Amino acid sequence: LVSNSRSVGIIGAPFSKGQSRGGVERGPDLIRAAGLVQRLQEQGCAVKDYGNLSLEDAAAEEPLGELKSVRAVGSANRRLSDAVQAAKKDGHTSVMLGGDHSLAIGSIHGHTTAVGPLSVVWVDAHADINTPLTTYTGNFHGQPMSFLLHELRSYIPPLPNFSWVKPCVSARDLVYIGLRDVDPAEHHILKLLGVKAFSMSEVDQLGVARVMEETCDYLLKKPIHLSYDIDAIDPSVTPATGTPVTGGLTYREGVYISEYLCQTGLLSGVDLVEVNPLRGQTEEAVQSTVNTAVSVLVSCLGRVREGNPVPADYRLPEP
Ligand SMILES: N[C@@H](CSCCS(N)(=O)=O)C(=O)O
Ligand SMILES: [Mn+2]
Ligand SMILES: [Mn+2]
Ligand SMILES: [Mn+2]
Repeated sequence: LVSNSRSVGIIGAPFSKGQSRGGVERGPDLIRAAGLVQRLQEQGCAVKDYGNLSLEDAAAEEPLGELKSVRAVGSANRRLSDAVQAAKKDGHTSVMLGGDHSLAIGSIHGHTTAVGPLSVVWVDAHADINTPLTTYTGNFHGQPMSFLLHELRSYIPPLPNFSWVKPCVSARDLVYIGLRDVDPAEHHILKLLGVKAFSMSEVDQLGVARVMEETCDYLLKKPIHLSYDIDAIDPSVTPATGTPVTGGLTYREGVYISEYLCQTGLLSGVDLVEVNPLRGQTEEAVQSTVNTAVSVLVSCLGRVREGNPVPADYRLPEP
């Protein structure tokens, strides 16, 4: 009987100051309450839940120019980086539950510190690659990738509580899937750096299976960090999120991406971010969003839709 040998470390990151809508800090506990740990254990994973980090104890702070909550974002991500590093050194596939997408700074930084250079697959309606000088909102959830890329190092000004951040991803090792709301400055950066991106046009043109084949043919054989923004999936399925954009991935496409990356055997860390219950109009809308987040995650860790073997002996007892 095949058993799932995956060991999973869950890190709750209840943090919302990378953007301006309260509620996204409730994501970790909502995803747990929907049964993530139990589902992973049922499919044979060994699960260590590290609990929720304490990330929002800082006092309110004045914007730094346009930039909002700079010190809070820097401090939260430093703690997250340490936590992800520890979970990886414990031998787990890290699963970071957000919280907003600014948390990818700490998650990817800590993952890289623990295991070395990574491939990054960024599933999102947005590129999240504004720099502190190109952002028009001042929200750090639209900027994380700019702090992580070696090639953008000279575009990032020194910021309070950010001196610990060392760029750790090469543009060549990054692939986007699901883009459909990219700012002009972000588009310029993607072209300048030659970043591989499958927008929703390519998903429509090629189909998700071909997108995943081309993604994995393109990526070199490094451990993969999957940073999954729930807003990549269509708002008809996952409306409870801060920046919904019509024309997203179907539920099936969203799950297929996880299944495909899981079967590469290279998936080493996952972020699931931007679930915000206060953005759902109804309880059903919130539950649809949260349940989809759970489905995406369990598919990253071995669940397949054809059915999963459970180590058990169904033979009749000896007469
Ligand atoms: N590009 C916009 C929106 S970014 C949306 C962030 S997320 N993490 O994808 O929801 C900005 O920079 O604020
Ligand atoms: Mn452990
Ligand atoms: Mn997004
Ligand atoms: Mn995002």
